Amino acid sequence: MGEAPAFVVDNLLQNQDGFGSKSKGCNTTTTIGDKTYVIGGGNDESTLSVEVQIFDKTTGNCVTPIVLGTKPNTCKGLSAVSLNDDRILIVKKGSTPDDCIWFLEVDTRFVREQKKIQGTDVVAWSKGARGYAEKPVVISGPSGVGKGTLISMLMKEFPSMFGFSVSHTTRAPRCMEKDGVHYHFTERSIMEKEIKDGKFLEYASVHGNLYGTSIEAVEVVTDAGKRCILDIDVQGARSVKASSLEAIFIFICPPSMEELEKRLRSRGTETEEQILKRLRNAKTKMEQGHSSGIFDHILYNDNLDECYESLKKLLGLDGAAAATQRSAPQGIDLPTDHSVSKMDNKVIINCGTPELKKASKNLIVLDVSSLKGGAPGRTRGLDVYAIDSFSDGLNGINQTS
Ligand SMILES: Nc1ncnc2c1ncn2[C@@H]1O[C@H](COP(=O)(O)OP(=O)(O)OP(=O)(O)O)[C@@H](O)[C@H]1O
Ligand SMILES: Nc1nc2c(ncn2[C@@H]2O[C@H](COP(=O)(O)O)[C@@H](O)[C@H]2O)c(=O)[nH]1
Repeated sequence: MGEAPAFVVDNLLQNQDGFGSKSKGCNTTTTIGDKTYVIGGGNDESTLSVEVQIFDKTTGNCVTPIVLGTKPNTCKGLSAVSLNDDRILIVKKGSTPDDCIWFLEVDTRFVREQKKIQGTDVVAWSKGARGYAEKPVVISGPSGVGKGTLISMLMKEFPSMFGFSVSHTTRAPRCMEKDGVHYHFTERSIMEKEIKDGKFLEYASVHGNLYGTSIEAVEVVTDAGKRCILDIDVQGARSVKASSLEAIFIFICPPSMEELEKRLRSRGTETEEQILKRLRNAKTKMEQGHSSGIFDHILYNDNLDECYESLKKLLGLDGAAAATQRSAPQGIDLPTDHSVSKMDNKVIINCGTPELKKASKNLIVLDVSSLKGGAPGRTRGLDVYAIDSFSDGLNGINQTS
């Protein structure tokens, strides 16, 4: 904590543009209620590291908050505009199309919960993404029931449609397993630190090892325009159900405990001790699967092909739609020189040097009326289109930075 830097006070006094944001030098300041968020900070003359400080008008102090989520990389400058008084939309200058729109959440539900947990000021970053993602598919069931087998079949038949969420685990790799493909194999101390840093959507201790789904594991699949599949245990499914991620939850049952044991033994990947532990855990998992209220669908994996057909059917893959090819949503191509303003639920990015302003389609509109998700994952649902300021009569828009 400390006194407010002179430029913050200066900006507070000058801040009368109606949008609550100002740029000065390498920083942008955005005022929401009694707090002014100072975002940015000079690295050198050409790049900017994206740091956050909060000036509290009521105390006259500046605090450095706990910053959650993945922080934006350095950039050549940024513009900011406050949305709904709970988050700040940041447009990075000189960034790649998939990396130019970010959100700093300052008072969303997630941030308010984190403030209670941490007992101090918290803000959280979230990268903006165009369009919506199809609901991820969470698949759970006892060890050896055939979850991995069914997921492999789905990924093989629909490679452009599905992507696997690569979990982290502290268990040792099996002989055919590759790091980064089947799991991110990791040390317990490293994983515990990353869990503490808020990098995981869920985690659980399963059969004596730590397993977890990082936020990034789900987001990279979705960013690629694919539907994410998670193979996680029932505790993990419960955590995902309680999170902001809207998913479909499927529980896979074996035809009998005897058959489950046969499959586990014939897979030959566990020691006798591990097999017995997994079988003991299977009984509890079966009860939870049926009674927890987490799962939308229960499938019996007796005959593999029949179970696979049922899985495809409930994912809507039994008709013509199954043949549809997916492509990743495109980023937004912005010139380095631009300014940002806001009108209702639309953020207007003016891409205009005076010459460019004369050309058509010199404004990019970000429609932020239907945002979904948010920190600690992506903020999705951005609708982006270009318009011509002259023909659309938007010449009088106020500029904020
Ligand atoms: N319907 C089925 N009939 C017979 N064998 C099956 C069937 N489904 C899967 N199997 C076999 O059962 C074994 C366990 O399957 P799989 O590894 O997919 O289980 P899993 O649920 O992913 O287990 P874990 O949770 O331990 O990773 C494999 O050898 C697989 O080939
Ligand atoms: N809660 C989570 N459970 C997970 C995750 N990844 C896998 N799993 C579950 O662990 C068991 C054992 O897996 P195995 O590869 O050692 O056989 C199985 O039930 C998986 O579903 C995770 O990220 N989170």
